[in-house]
Amino acid sequence: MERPGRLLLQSELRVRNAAYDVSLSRSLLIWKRRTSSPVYHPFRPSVCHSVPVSEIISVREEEEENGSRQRDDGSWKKIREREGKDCRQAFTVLYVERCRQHRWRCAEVTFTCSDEAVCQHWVSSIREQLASNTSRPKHLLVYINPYGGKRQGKRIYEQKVAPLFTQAGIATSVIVTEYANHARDHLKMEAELKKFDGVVCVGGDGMFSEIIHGLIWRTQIDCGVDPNSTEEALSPCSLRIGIIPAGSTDCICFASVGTNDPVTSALHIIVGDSQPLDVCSVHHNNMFLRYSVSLLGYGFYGDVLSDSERKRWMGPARYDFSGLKMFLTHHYYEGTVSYLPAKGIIGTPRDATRCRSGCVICQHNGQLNSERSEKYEMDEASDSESSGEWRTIRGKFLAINAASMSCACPRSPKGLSPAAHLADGTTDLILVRKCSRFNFLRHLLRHTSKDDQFDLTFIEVHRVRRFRFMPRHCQSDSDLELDLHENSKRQIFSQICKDHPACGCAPAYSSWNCDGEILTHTAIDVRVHGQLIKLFARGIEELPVFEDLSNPCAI
Ligand SMILES: CCCCCCCCCCCCC/C=C/[C@@H](O)[C@H](COP(=O)(O)O)NC(=O)CCCCC
Ligand SMILES: Nc1ncnc2c1ncn2[C@@H]1O[C@H](COP(=O)(O)OP(=O)(O)O)[C@@H](O)[C@H]1O
Ligand SMILES: [Ca+2]
Repeated sequence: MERPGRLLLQSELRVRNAAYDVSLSRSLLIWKRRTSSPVYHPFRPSVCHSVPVSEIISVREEEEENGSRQRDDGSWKKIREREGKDCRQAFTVLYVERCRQHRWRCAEVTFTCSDEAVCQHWVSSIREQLASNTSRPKHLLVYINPYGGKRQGKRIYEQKVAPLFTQAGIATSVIVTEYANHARDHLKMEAELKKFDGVVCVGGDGMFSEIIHGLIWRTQIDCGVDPNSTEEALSPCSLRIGIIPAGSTDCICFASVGTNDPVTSALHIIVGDSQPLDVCSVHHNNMFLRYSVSLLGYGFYGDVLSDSERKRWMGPARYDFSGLKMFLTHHYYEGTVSYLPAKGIIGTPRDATRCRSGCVICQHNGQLNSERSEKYEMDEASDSESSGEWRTIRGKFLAINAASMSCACPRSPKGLSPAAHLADGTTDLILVRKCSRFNFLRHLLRHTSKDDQFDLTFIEVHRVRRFRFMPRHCQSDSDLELDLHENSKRQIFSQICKDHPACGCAPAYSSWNCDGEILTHTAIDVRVHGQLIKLFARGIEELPVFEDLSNPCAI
């Protein structure tokens, strides 16, 4: 909690017929009940409230007309009778209130006073403070996917989000998409981005993916960077992106805010939060395929996605159905994974610490990465195989997952890689080697419990800056010869594989699940671009444990 700082305004005002000392500084609005007895009363409601000015949504004058007061939004409210006959002027402050499980709500408090000039002074002072905050957006470009999740995107935006934007004085230009990639192409080619302070998408991870593809591409073109290059450093996007969750998994929203609640996301946009985010570029044979910010998954998650796309009519439940089906199918895939470990950074995928609001690991590693990328531009060979830092793993895998953030979502509140960071310039490469169904189930179930999903012999996890995957059937002849030699050795000593008999029914390839979109190529080269984009979010807030002494109400 912040200290109040120099006071801008202090008055005695009334809240629901009780007298309060109200003060405003640049950082805090505080209202403290005047009490005749200094004796502590355990059953009396809280007597001191404080709200950071940065979390005030707006201030509204209540105008008097025929004994009642009319709000400046046109709705009527009887204040005079309720608040005492001598109180004639009133204003209402709307502010962020924290609820359970990282949810935010819009709360309000109405102050009344007998002097009109005092009331006016309060309203204009609060408005001045809000206007001086340059991080708040004034004009937003909004894309709604009416087709994602339970097809509620339009209703969610109109009923829950638009009224809050109006209250906060944010102007919007709204586009309801008419086809897949409508938002991406509009951002790439048409949108007048200079007019806006941010872009908002209403939908799931697929819709967010459309937005970043449009925005990153447009930024590179504007900055003269080749967006298809595997080696060039990409230019960061200046416009922030807001996510109003209305999809099936909503992992990107959940992992960066702590909940998938549209009102909470709208409030983070209004207060002008900013959270940098890593982005992976995915290439095949030097050809750009896609960007990814959450999960790049081959094997299990690729198969779940391919199977579920044919069952869109089921809505979000399609993932549960296909998840169960693919678990029972139990396919494994052969191939080679090579990766460049993230060196010199703080943190490992097995840490107990979590990426939270104001994360110091993201700050430290982000700084390190930007120094490195400057050096990299001077010495282009530093990331290359010739540096000898690459490591290679060949094998049979049930899943190969790269989690650039925790990938927490309502199905798995701690996520695929609980210690992954939003903005540390790395991705956690999780290799699930071929194992029994029972063991794979143990691993999956640990995504939903407190147990460590990596503490199993068939799992490896590495924090990396870059990785490549080559399915076995694309490998060179010399690699295949090596495999054949290894296989013949193994068959002598190991039991015959019961999962996939020699009939050849097992597929040789899976596909990649790239933030919920299917990739058409299996051999890929992935590179992390640290903090390439920014969200209207602040990372998951640490839950308060106890009131500390810096609480201004305790002073
Ligand atoms: C037997 C108990 C099994 C429990 C396993 C739970 C593990 C769930 C981890 C989910 C990670 C999700 C990572 C996010 C992926 C999304 O980007 C993607 C698309 O989202 P959207 O556009 O909103 O539809 N969602 C998926 O790929 C769904 C994976 C579900 C797997 C069961
Ligand atoms: N108007 C539209 N009609 C059909 N598909 C769309 C439309 N707008 C966006 N899409 C596509 O819908 C897909 C799913 O969107 P998303 O919002 O992620 O929902 P979900 O979470 O249910 O998958 C994305 O691939 C996106 O490109
Ligand atoms: Ca990361």
